[in-house]
Amino acid sequence: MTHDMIHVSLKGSAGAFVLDAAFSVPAQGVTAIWGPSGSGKTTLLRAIAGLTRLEGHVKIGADIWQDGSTFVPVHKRRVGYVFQEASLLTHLTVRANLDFALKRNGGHTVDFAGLVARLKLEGLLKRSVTQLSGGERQRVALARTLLSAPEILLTDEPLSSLDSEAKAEIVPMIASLSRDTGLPVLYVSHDAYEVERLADRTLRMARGRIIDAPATTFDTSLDGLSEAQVRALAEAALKAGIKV
Ligand SMILES: Nc1ncnc2c1ncn2[C@@H]1O[C@H](COP(=O)(O)OP(=O)(O)OP(=O)(O)O)[C@@H](O)[C@H]1O
Repeated sequence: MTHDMIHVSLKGSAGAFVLDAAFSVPAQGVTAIWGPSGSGKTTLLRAIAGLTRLEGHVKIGADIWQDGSTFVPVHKRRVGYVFQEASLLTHLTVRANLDFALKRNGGHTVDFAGLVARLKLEGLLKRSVTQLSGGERQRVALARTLLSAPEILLTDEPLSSLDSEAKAEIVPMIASLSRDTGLPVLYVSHDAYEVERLADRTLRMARGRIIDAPATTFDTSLDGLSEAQVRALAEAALKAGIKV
């Protein structure tokens, strides 16, 4: 399975914004998608999940989610999605939130106890989700998503509303989760701290494009930017490094 790849090439517009993003990365480890506000990170992630329909292709290992003739609807993609704010079922306990996800995972076998231990949720199972801190809520959201047995985890700034203590606790959990279980993670962030600690490789986005994917040339990906902007981006990309 180590040769499996994620191939994405998506094009389209949302209002005046044009996304034209292509990349290929190994279907393992954490791939950070890093770029300034408004560069199109959320638009790209939503299109990969099938929440938004753009032209192009999305292949996750052997599975084709989208190509010229296929568009697998979002509910049929085995995708886990974690947003900035966890949308938990607030009238239920942590345990009930997790059970809810487990019962609807299509019969896939998942290690419930292992996941609860990994995300340090043992002491929280009986709590109402209204009594959780922001960090605890995100840990429950991660567990709930993982109980759906996804093939890939997409996270959109999942830690951005948390304080540095909560971040420092969750970052290693996500890194080890991906490493130990083989689950590939696409991790959208604009936070250098998180990207540096988490990412096995980094894709930088600017103006709707991936600017340092291995197969992308600077000539075609940076039109519309000034020379100074191109230089600044190239320098930042070098500093970010690609630890494949
Ligand atoms: N449905 C839409 N209609 C019009 N414009 C949109 C729509 N969705 C997104 N945009 C615009 O597309 C651009 C990219 O937005 P997107 O949320 O993908 O960026 P981002 O990199 O995730 O930013 P942030 O880090 O601030 O979340 C923005 O300029 C946004 O205003």
